[in-house]
Amino acid sequence: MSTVLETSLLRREFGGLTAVNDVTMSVEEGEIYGIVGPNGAGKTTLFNLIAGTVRPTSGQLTLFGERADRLPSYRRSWLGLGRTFQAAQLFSTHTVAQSLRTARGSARRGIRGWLSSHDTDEDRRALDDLLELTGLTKAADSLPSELTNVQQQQLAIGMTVATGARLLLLDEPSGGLIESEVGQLLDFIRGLRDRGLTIVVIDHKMRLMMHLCDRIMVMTAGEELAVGTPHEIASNTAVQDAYLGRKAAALVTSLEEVGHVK
Ligand SMILES: Nc1ncnc2c1ncn2[C@@H]1O[C@H](COP(=O)(O)OP(=O)(O)OP(=O)(O)O)[C@@H](O)[C@H]1O
Repeated sequence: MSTVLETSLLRREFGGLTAVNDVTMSVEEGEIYGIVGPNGAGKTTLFNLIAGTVRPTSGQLTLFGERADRLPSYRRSWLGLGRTFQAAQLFSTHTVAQSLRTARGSARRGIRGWLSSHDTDEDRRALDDLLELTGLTKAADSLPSELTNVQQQQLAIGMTVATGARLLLLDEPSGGLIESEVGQLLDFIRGLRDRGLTIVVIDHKMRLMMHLCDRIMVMTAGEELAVGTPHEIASNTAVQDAYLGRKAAALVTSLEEVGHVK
């Protein structure tokens, strides 16, 4: 197993505010790594630093063993980094299959990618694989507007994988999902990991995070408060104090649930 993402003393200041304060973390291949913390903790800024949309004030970032903190976003994509957002970004006039084909084609061959008449057998096999990975084989001819919210997230993530991403940054994937869809999302993300993808996920739904992640980093005020397995996080008094101080009953409930489950 190799390390696919490493940060060392990664820091970002905005004026007098330190949004990310010397964060050192590492994510192993095939891991589901969660980042949680209260509003303003610096989670999104950390994602932006990893994705390259925000420049670090200081510190280092390594992606797939390559120094990446000075690389533009598109070069990080070439290395295998992909990102999705809470509001799934989809082509409204493309079916599921066309969207996946376009995403794959854009990374491989430019605009010609969407022309099915040019598809080789390998292209067709790759599309079938992507449809299967996305869990949308039966919805291949549906437009995004005909999909459920969780299916739209699956498609957005599938399109990122289609571009060649092997490390996925998922930003609040459960946003906008109804409760019954959250379990489907959990199974879907686990399925991606089972296919060898590495996932770093931010989400406010603590129950989901505690059941989904192999390790979780808790951030407060730009800093790492704790990192560990859900069990370790559940029993960490600094985490409990920080969250209790903020009356985040949802986390405490989730921690207790995980304690009961295992
Ligand atoms: N472009 C910016 N300019 C100035 N301040 C910023 C900028 N981006 C983020 N911040 C500040 O940095 C801090 C961390 O914000 P960030 O969005 O990273 O937190 P977060 O943990 O993702 O919060 P949330 O859960 O609400 O999304 C906040 O105080 C925020 O106001």
